[in-house]
Amino acid sequence: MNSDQAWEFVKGHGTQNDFVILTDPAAELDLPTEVVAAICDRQRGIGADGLLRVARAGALVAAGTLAALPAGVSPDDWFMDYRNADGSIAEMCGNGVRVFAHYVRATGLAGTDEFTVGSRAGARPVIVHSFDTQDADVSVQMGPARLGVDSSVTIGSDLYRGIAVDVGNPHLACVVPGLDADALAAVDFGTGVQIDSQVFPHGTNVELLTVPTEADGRLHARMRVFERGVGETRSCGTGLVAAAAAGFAHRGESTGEITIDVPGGRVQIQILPDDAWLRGPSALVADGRFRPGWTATAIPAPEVTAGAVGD
Ligand SMILES: N[C@@H](CCC[C@H](N)C(=O)O)C(=O)O
Repeated sequence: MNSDQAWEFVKGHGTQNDFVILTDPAAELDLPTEVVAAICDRQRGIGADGLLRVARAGALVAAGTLAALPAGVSPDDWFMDYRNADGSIAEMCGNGVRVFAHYVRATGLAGTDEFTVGSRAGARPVIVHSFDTQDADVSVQMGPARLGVDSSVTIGSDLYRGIAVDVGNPHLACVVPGLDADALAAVDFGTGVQIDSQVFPHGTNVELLTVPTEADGRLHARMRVFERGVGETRSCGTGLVAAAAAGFAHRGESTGEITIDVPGGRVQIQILPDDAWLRGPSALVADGRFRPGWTATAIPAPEVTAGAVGD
């Protein structure tokens, strides 16, 4: 498919982590970094935290997008070719898989409620508990959340201590004693996050989690996240799994179930000895079509120069 054709898209979100979805079974779309960034730009494009290309895994290998099929992924599996809002590639996106599974099930591309979604981090089995053309409830088998070394992040003038967690993609999950809902809401991500590049040579996503507490016989916590390649988002599925694993470690536990509230909603996480599950809602909100040729002209954002008036 070339840039003269009108690409169709669907917009969706999982707990307000939002995505532009492009259906491209044979992996024919040309998606250079700057086009993805323009699509995801909230002023120049549609606006999204990320882009989900829906392609057959085998077609992505044939097109050279993937060097080989990731572990457990079959050529006929639907593959979530995920890109961050800045156009960069990430290994995995937990909320993206929930929305992706909803989309392929609701459109009939998947004919059953249980199937495998391919990702660069490997196969991610899903269960679509319920769905219609607009809403769904989806569980994703996320694989293990591997705890790594202790590290820290500076946000504004505050230092937060946390632990590296690998959920297929990198995370620094910080469980913050004394942080209540109001203090968490007041954290200012405006100047970004300063991480330790020795620990995270490829960057990382950063989560701040309140200490899990028991309510109605269930563990509960609140979280905010600053995503690599995006900025602050209202939810992050891999980040929720990473934070849950760190939350249990903070309690001296390695498994359990927890409900976590993020600015975009509520999800359930189950941490198992060598696996994890993420369950939550998905919403498909709009269908659209890019103007023919737009992707060819959508390149780069104009630079804003200070002091240009009267020059
Ligand atoms: N929002 C996603 C994570 C997307 C990838 C992340 N920004 C990265 O670069 O690793 C999720 O729901 O997991």
